[in-house]
Amino acid sequence: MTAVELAGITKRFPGVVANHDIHLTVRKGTVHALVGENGAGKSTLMKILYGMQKPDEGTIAIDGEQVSFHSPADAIARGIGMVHQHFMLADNLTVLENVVLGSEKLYGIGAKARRKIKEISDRYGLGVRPDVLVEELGVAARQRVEILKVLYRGARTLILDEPTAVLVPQEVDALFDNLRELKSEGLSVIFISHKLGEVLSVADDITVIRRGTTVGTAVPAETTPRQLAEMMVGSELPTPETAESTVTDRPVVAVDKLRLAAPGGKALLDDVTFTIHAGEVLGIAGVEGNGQTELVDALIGLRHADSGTIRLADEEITGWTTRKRREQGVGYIPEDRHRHGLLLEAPLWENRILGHVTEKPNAKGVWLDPKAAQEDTRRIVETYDVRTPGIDVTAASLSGGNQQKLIVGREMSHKPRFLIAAHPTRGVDVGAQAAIWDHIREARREGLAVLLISADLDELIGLSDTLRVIYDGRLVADADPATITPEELGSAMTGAASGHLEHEETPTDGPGTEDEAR
Ligand SMILES: Nc1ncnc2c1ncn2[C@@H]1O[C@H](COP(=O)(O)OP(=O)(O)OP(=O)(O)O)[C@@H](O)[C@H]1O
Repeated sequence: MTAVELAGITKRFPGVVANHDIHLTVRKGTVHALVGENGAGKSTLMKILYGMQKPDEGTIAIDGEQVSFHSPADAIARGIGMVHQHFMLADNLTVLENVVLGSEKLYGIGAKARRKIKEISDRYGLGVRPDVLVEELGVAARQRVEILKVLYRGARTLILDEPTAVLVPQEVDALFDNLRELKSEGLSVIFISHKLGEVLSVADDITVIRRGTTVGTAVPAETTPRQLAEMMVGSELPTPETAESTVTDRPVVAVDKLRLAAPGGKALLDDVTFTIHAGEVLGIAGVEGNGQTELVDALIGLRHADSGTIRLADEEITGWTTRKRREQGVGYIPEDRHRHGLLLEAPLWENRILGHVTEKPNAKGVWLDPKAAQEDTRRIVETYDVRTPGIDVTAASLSGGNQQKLIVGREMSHKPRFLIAAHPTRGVDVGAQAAIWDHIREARREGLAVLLISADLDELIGLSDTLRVIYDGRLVADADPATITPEELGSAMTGAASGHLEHEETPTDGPGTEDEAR
């Protein structure tokens, strides 16, 4: 019983063959994982299946019947649903309003719709409450609303694009339980992920795409993450080096009693105090929405603190502009690469200048130096393995992971003293992730101080020298990256939310007073 069959799919863009003769068969009642390096062609294939793009060649069959989609509406009508990586819910509306929006014709907007939502929620164990405001929901609950929204529209095959990137381990387990419910009702799920351990645990079938074409399938029970990664890249992977500590006693960043309040007066950051030394990575763990965004904004100068101070080496920078901070050696990998990291419609080399207009090699004296910027963009593309036909294509035409590599390359190129890294490897494949970690570790050896925020707990634990937990705008607990497991850290993060800390409270005078070199 085949739910979806893609055969001989080819899609070309200027200078790139994004999909070349792809074959994919999704059985009914299964989770089918799609894996491959950044730029391999996964999103393009899914956009074709969802009617957002037209293939140049090849056929799509749903339930054995050949179809031709001209828009997502066509795909939805045939039971294809897509849950995007960036959630698309309106914060200030209720769950019910969000679900019915655009589909009022199905079950109206009142009692019938509410009943339907309840029915779907119960059937698949989604725990969705129709009348709460979306803004009150955490990330995992929003995701369940998104899933419900596509089921409400009659989806029988759901496409999930990196659904676990924003979840803590316990939430991942809950999502996988939901997927099992969907399967047991005969629905199918196409699951795109770079987390190969998860892929092996949840998928019934796996299709590997390399450089635009399907290179094989893997049987989850008989495959290791490493073997899967090797199929993706087509060669053996290097073994990661074990990293020794490089923490010094030289403070690079010292934040003291930082406070930032919302317009209504509610504290978004309160009494935040920490020191990061040269050669140290300070990891901040927390469920999304607990002050991480505000902390990053305050450090890079996008928002100014109401009280408290920020020092960079021996200068106080609390009142400095973003530009001055960057010029003085603060690097910034933003959380939302589309909003803060890139000009999507501008060519790669202009994106290389973004945020560093006055700095070398982009500027010579007071003038821009496009030649040098272009030259350096080529170097970044090479060094960071950004897969692109050239530096004149727009940032929008890069795959998500390759956009991320470009940003990381740009920021590291300015040799920052202090790097603010929010989810530095989000959407990046395992090989490129290891490469980015190596770049950060190498800079750390040379004295870089890093503030790391990441939803990837393996990354947080693996890269950090020191770990703190943030909850409701405060740093509430310490964790030792040498001994803590992702599950324990996940509990500490969510435990903080329920008021039960598994880890000791930190002394109120902060960690800056002691030498944390290990
Ligand atoms: N609109 C577009 N215009 C030009 N090139 C594009 C466009 N969309 C995708 N591409 C190119 O097609 C190729 C496949 O990209 P795609 O986004 O499908 O990769 P992916 O496997 O989803 O990668 P990632 O894991 O990084 O998300 C890439 O080389 C990309 O640059």
